[in-house]
Amino acid sequence: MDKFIIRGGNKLKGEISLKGAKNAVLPIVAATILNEGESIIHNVPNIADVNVMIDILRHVGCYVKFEDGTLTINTKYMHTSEIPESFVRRMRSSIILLGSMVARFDQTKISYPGGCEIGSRPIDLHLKSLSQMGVEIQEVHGYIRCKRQSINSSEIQLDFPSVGATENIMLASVKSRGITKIYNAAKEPEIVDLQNFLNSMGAKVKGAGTSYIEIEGVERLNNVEYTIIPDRIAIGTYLVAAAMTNGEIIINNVVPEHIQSIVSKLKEAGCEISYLRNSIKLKCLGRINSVEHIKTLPYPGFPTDMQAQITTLMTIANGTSLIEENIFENRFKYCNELIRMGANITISGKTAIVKGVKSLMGAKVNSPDLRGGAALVLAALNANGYSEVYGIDHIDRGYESMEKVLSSLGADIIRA
Ligand SMILES: CC(=O)N[C@H]1[C@@H](OP(=O)(O)OP(=O)(O)OC[C@H]2O[C@@H](n3ccc(=O)[nH]c3=O)[C@H](O)[C@@H]2O)O[C@H](CO)[C@@H](O)[C@@H]1O
Ligand SMILES: C=C(OP(=O)(O)O)C(=O)O
Repeated sequence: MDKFIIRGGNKLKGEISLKGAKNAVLPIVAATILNEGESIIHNVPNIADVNVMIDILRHVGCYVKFEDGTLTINTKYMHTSEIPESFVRRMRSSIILLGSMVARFDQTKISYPGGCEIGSRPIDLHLKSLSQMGVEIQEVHGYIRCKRQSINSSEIQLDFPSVGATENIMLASVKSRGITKIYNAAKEPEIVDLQNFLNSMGAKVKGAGTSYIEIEGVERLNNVEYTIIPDRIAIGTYLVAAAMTNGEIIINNVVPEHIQSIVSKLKEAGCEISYLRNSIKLKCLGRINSVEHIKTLPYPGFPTDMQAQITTLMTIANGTSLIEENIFENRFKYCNELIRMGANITISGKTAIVKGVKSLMGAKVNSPDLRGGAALVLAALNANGYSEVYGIDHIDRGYESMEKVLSSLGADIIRA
């Protein structure tokens, strides 16, 4: 297994451009199943999760080419709607195929995803919603079998604005006969991107970005060419990387609105931030200030996917910060590794109490999950001496060549 070897202390400096959002591209690739034709998708990151999605599509008979950030997919000759367990084990979010498989074949069989490193992650809201849309669901031997009995209008009230459930309902309903209404829908930018992609294919979806989404079914969808939105979490991660080293960086191609909650906390921490057209510049001189209280919430609140990175920044702040995780129950595992690097963190229920120290120390640490792993790399950039970050397959799920991006900014990091 690969690891990163990092010598901390270099100030990050320079300009980077990143690829599109993992959490936008995954449901959009699932949506390509719907048009029974060709989709060309630009700005796609070359990350492990995208490659699992490609393997799944090839397994079910699709043509897929992935070159220079562009995915070309033809789903005309798909021959099965079954997704074996091995794929779902490699990527939990393959559950996002449920909706589009049902829309295309009126049935599907997908392995039950189960929990993962960050929590139990049930899919009850996905299944309840599909069942309200006339899909009969059986859970047998670790698999979920779905069979659509009717494709008429339906109204769904989500008990929680689940991102994945909102996407699965949108995907399942674009070709229904009638109107599907989603109340208390997730409002994340990736939901808006899915709506825009579906509408570019000829679907009739409106309301994404608000808590009410309406989908009017259409009979046919057309070929499509589309560009994925920037990855607000990858952008936030590299902004924190610069802040960890008192650096100065510019990141191109950002949507300021999408990163508002992240930027506001970085400003509270004392970072100077400015925008020039669609680029963001962060400069961080002197010691970081602590931020009294950060709590993760559904969008537009502070994203859970940035919790580990901002907590890591707070480990070197002047003062004490409280970070409250409200979305996933097991997202502080990386804190034990940070403590090995000299951080002063106490976990109390769903809150991390972080007392800032002057600097961290290099150590051998293990990535417990995707963002926790990224956080350990951020810590190592600040730390005195060498760190070895293991388990970087987690990091590769969501960051394209993290070591190359950081090296281009002056970090001392190698993959070994
Ligand atoms: C591929 C992708 O887009 N992943 C993102 C997506 O995950 P995902 O779509 O899995 O996240 P959800 O919004 O569904 O989950 C939020 C909360 O709802 C709970 N829940 C969800 C569904 C359900 O049927 N029952 C239930 O109880 C979850 O356990 C969790 O506590 O949104 C999360 C929240 O912004 C992000 O952290 C993930 O990066
Ligand atoms: C939790 C995440 O992703 P996933 O839902 O794919 O596990 C993430 O991107 O931080």
